[in-house]
Amino acid sequence: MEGIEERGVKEVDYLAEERAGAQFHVHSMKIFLAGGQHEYEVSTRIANLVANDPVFAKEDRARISRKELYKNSLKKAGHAWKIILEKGLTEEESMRMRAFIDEPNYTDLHWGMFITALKGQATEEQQHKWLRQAYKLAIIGCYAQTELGHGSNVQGLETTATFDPSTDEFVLNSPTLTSTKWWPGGLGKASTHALVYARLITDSQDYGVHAFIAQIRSLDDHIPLPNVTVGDIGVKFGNGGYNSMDNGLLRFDHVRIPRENMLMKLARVTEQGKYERSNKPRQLGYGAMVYIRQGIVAEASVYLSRAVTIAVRYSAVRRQFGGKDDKAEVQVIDYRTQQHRLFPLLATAYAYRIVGFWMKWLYADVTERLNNNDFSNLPEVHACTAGLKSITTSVTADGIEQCRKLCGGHGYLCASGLPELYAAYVPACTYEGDNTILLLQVARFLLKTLTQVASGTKPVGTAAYLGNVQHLTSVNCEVSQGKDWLNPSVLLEAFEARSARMAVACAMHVAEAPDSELAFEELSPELVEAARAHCQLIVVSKFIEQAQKDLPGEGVKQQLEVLCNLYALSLLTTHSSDFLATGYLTGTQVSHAKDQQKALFSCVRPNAVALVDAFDHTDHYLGSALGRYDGDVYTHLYKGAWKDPLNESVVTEGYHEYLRPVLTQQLWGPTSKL
Ligand SMILES: CCCCCCCCCC/C=C\CCCCC/C=C/C(=O)SCCNC(=O)CCNC(=O)[C@H](O)C(C)(C)COP(=O)(O)OP(=O)(O)OC[C@H]1O[C@@H](n2cnc3c(N)ncnc32)[C@H](O)[C@@H]1OP(=O)(O)O
Ligand SMILES: Cc1cc2nc3c(=O)[nH]c(=O)nc-3n(C[C@H](O)[C@H](O)[C@H](O)COP(=O)(O)OP(=O)(O)OC[C@H]3O[C@@H](n4cnc5c(N)ncnc54)[C@H](O)[C@@H]3O)c2cc1C
Repeated sequence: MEGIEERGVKEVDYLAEERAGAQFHVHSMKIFLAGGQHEYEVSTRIANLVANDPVFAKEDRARISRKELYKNSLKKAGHAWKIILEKGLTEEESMRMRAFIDEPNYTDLHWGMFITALKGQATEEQQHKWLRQAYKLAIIGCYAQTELGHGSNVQGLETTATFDPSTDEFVLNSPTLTSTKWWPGGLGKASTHALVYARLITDSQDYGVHAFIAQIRSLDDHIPLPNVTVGDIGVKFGNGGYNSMDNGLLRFDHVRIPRENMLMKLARVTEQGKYERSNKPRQLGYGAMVYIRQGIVAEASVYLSRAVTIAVRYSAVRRQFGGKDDKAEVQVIDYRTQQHRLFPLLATAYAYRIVGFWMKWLYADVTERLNNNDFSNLPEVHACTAGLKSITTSVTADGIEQCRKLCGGHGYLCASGLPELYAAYVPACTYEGDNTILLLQVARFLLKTLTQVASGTKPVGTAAYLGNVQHLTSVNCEVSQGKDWLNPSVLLEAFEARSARMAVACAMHVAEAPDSELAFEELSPELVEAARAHCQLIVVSKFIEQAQKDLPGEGVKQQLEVLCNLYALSLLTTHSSDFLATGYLTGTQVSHAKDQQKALFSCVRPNAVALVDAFDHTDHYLGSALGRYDGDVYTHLYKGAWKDPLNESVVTEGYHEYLRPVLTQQLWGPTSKL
């Protein structure tokens, strides 16, 4: 329904036939996926701005050295800041620009965590002092929490901040090798300041981990301050990827900072060294992590949809087998196995877009509540952000790798864009909380909620279904044919029943054990699965909610319904053992789900290319010869190969030293260099 001319490309469109077959209004879907007309316009404008600026080119990223990559990332960050100031970009526009530049750098941590933590944990006076500087980038901050010895166990951190009343200062110290700060992004080379999480000691008493601001580099010449040891931790996984970030190490040797550098909104130390807590929950000290986790959830769909766009377009262009009697060979997208691996990921990218919108709403809602001193839904928000961060990043990382395999051999080339995408994305399964640790947090929340339900408290929000636990643990599924699975309330009840039953089984086990902590540990694999089931239910329920709403644009609602059903049924068939083991479904009902899932593949097939077009990724952003909008894959793979530095000379460097002696059988002769 949409002409390629709109993209300014007239010469060739190998995917034109695919696009012509779409059964919905692609432009309306684009607006829906962008989050609205305004968001769509901002995204389009900023995507083009980035794509047309040579400083933001990214073709060579997988080929250049780490040093060059890092220096380039500094150049890009500086250039982006210049544009933000010169054009007076809004926060929304700046965030879009960050996304389209598509290269992690120190500003992510500065804006995402340093400033967020200051806003959440600094007093007004402290905010006045530090935020003014930080907003101008007159200081660059990082978030220095993780240490060489501890990351997940935040309460186990070893760096100390000991108060000295004689000088009204804290003394920051790294007492052991394992207390070395290790991993903070932006710390290695860029930051001038660090938000340091350290054990607060005053009057010989340890009050646990608190946040302190420490200047680590000179504002004149960027040289580390005395008694501060700081540097980069080294090359990370993959070419390009997260290597544009200077994840750093940091040690303090009795470094003194003013008492006022402790962030004092949640707790303070007086001049006399007295420790005083505010009446706010100490967990607010974890607020920056909650903020980034929700941001990561909102971003998951972007990454997954990029991989899926590449794999769908390429699968429509690529042909293998068949082709007898003058017929073209079969497009690989028409193979059922390809559809079975690819279309659920397409549906997942849509599901995560919808849950990402909801997550933003949830975060805005909790922020407003916290501002009004209402802390009641903090545990639920923590469980949602932690759990959804965990499942969306794991599925997205695995999904990118699956898309690479779906592109066969060419997917393994950096020219496909997929290896780099995977390398850049996969640390999301670890940073901001290891995904298993985060699911265990959700499991604790579920057990607590069930205990509260047993004592008559009504659960709210995403846990509300647990208030219906008696029904959900006794009801039988009524599906008797494939089509029954298309009923949203049937799907919803299946996911609620599965999640409630898994949580209840764990809760009973733990409650009956003499030592509940030991039982929790023994049962942790099952608890992780129960938590996953709960999080999948959240996504399914948000997708169903959205698919039931009326939306502008011919066929848009119908496509969302198809994708919603496909998403839910793909989860159900993949995790059928849960549904069967909890006794909610029979084997026959699972078979019906599989049949229905297959029927849905046929509904997706004619729309697949248009459904990925609707994500509206520019060719610059995709950075993929396989995922190009025009489908001109082979020309660009071929041209790209000739740009490789190895092809700069016809006869390779090293020929005379190392190849010729082999070929001329002179390996052991007097002139051999080997
Ligand atoms: C040009 C413009 C640019 C603009 C840029 C903007 C960028 C924005 C978007 C950026 C997006 C992506 C960028 C990604 C960058 C990522 C960089 C990575 C950073 C990091 O990794 S920072 C370090 C993260 N570390 C962790 O996540 C550690 C994980 N561990 C923990 O969170 C905890 O310690 C724990 C959850 C494992 C808890 O362990 P425990 O020992 O039990 O802890 P306690 O402290 O005792 O707490 C227990 C009770 O507290 C509750 N709890 C725990 N966490 C939270 C929370 N976050 N919120 C609320 N409540 C919480 C827990 O439930 C317990 O409650 P209970 O006592 O049971 O009631
Ligand atoms: C690219 C990247 C960027 C980062 N940026 C920052 C940053 O800016 N600032 C910062 O402070 N940190 C940062 N980090 C650190 C990150 O937050 C931690 O690595 C993360 O929280 C995981 O902690 P860990 O490394 O201690 O893992 P560990 O906890 O040591 O995990 C190792 C394994 O043990 C398992 N495990 C651990 N405890 C338990 C348990 N109780 N029960 C069951 N299994 C368990 C985990 O599941 C995992 O499989 C970054 C990390 C990466 C990779």
